[in-house]
Amino acid sequence: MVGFEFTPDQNAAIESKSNMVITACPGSGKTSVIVEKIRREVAGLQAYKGVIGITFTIKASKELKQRCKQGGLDTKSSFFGTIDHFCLSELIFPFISRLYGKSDYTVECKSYTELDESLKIGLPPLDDIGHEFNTDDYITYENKFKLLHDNGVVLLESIGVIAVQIVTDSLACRNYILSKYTSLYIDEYQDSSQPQHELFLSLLELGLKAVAVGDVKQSIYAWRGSDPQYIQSLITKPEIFEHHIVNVNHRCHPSIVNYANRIFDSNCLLLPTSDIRVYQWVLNGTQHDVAEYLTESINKLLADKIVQSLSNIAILVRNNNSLSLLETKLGVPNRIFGENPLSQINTSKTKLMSSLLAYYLDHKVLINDVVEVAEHYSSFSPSSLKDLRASVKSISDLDSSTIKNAILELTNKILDEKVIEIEVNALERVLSDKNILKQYMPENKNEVQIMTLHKSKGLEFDIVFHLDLYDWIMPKREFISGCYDEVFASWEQDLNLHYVGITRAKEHCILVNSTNRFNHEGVIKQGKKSQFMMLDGLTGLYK
Ligand SMILES: Nc1ncnc2c1ncn2[C@@H]1O[C@H](COP(=O)(O)OP(=O)(O)OP(=O)(O)O)[C@@H](O)[C@H]1O
Repeated sequence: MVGFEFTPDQNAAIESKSNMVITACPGSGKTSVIVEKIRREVAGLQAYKGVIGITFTIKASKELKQRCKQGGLDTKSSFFGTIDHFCLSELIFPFISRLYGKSDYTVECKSYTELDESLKIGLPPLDDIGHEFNTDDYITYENKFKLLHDNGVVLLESIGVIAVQIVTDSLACRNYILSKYTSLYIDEYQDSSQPQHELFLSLLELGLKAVAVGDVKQSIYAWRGSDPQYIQSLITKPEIFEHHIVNVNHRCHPSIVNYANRIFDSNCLLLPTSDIRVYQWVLNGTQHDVAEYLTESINKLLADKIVQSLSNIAILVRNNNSLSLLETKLGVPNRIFGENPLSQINTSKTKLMSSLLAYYLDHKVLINDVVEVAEHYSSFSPSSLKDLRASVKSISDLDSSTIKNAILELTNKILDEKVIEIEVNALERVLSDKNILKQYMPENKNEVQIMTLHKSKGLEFDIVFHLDLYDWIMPKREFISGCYDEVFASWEQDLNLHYVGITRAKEHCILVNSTNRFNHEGVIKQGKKSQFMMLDGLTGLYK
């Protein structure tokens, strides 16, 4: 079925029926392993049973679901989705009333930024980084969560802690989960937050088989409450979790694997290869000159047939500022996956608007994808679901001049709440910017893909240009007045991000620095080489 032979390590992880933690390097086929495990498991289940498959993004969950269903396999009552989606649709919406009683309103999920100011009173400033809830906070905020529920709101930032509480307190919930699911699979466990980790342990205690998959070296979201210590803590409990290591990288050329491994360990063993496909470029000039140089190089790569299409090339950058520097000077067709005004506002309404727009512009996006987003924020009866599908379908043939109003009306109707001015403005800005609109359209083979390193996680390209390898930028350095020592803000997380970037490349990886750089205020500074380009153990591993 898979078209290749599983390695002995992969087979061991697939065949064992124990609880386990699988640590897997990039491109090691961890998705293939999870898929095979799930397929074998669901084949033996009755129709009303299934497994829980949790992924980090909606895109990853679609891929997991599709791969599990390949060849017409019935995945029965399995759930595939993000952790928030699981908590809301399987735990919170059905069982929150067991904790807080019935609400007079239809309960919806809203982020802190969406709350009326009066409802924010008594909550920490959750829009600031560093104020994530953990399960110990539940007691302190229980009355507040109940008050919000009385007003028809489940706070997005509290989903994890409330979900854990529901599993602890509600026998009905526990019975439901046990009767429906046999196992829990969580991918990208290194990016788990504390409540997600606690939920994993609670469901294990309840009697589900638990499988966690991740890679400590790909932990890149510590700044928003994720922590690799949780996957580490599973590894240190061999009596509960078998530890399987899947570490053959099937994606990257051996010279790329060697370079990537050496950034963490200057003495690690190298794969045999004399063909070096990692390059360190120090170019003259600023990021604008880099963009012009890349234009020439990319045209040459195409002309020399080193790459078949532009979409197999990625340019990865550290931050959004670099995206705009490239945008002005890059002379090849491209698609920039930058911030977009709708995701910046990040409310239930803007998320629904985004998914409606994606449905309108990309024929691969299904009505069900929009419905899944709507179900994140509201629960629907079977008859209202039918209406919802029909309403979504109705926008597919609309003329572009009427799409804005159609999306606004539909969003109001589905979430039963008026779209406010900043949300309307965000939609208008997206619709009027052809570069942002491209983010919603199907892949175009004739466009180089440009994105931040964070957004590249889980993707792969034949050729990767990894930019922004400057001192001060990557790794980020703290400016401390009067101090001349190098003080790094988050060396480990930045190194992990560098690793994620390098390991996106299948064939060639080009690491780029330039002699000057614009800083965030547009002032030209000297562009010293990143400390990451000068790590011990790299000599001879790049050209
Ligand atoms: N044993 C194997 N032999 C050859 N190719 C394999 C093997 N296992 C997986 N692959 C291939 O390696 C590639 C990566 O597999 P997969 O997408 O499952 O990896 P992953 O570990 O989930 O990647 P990521 O780095 O995105 O997390 C796929 O093209 C897959 O077909």
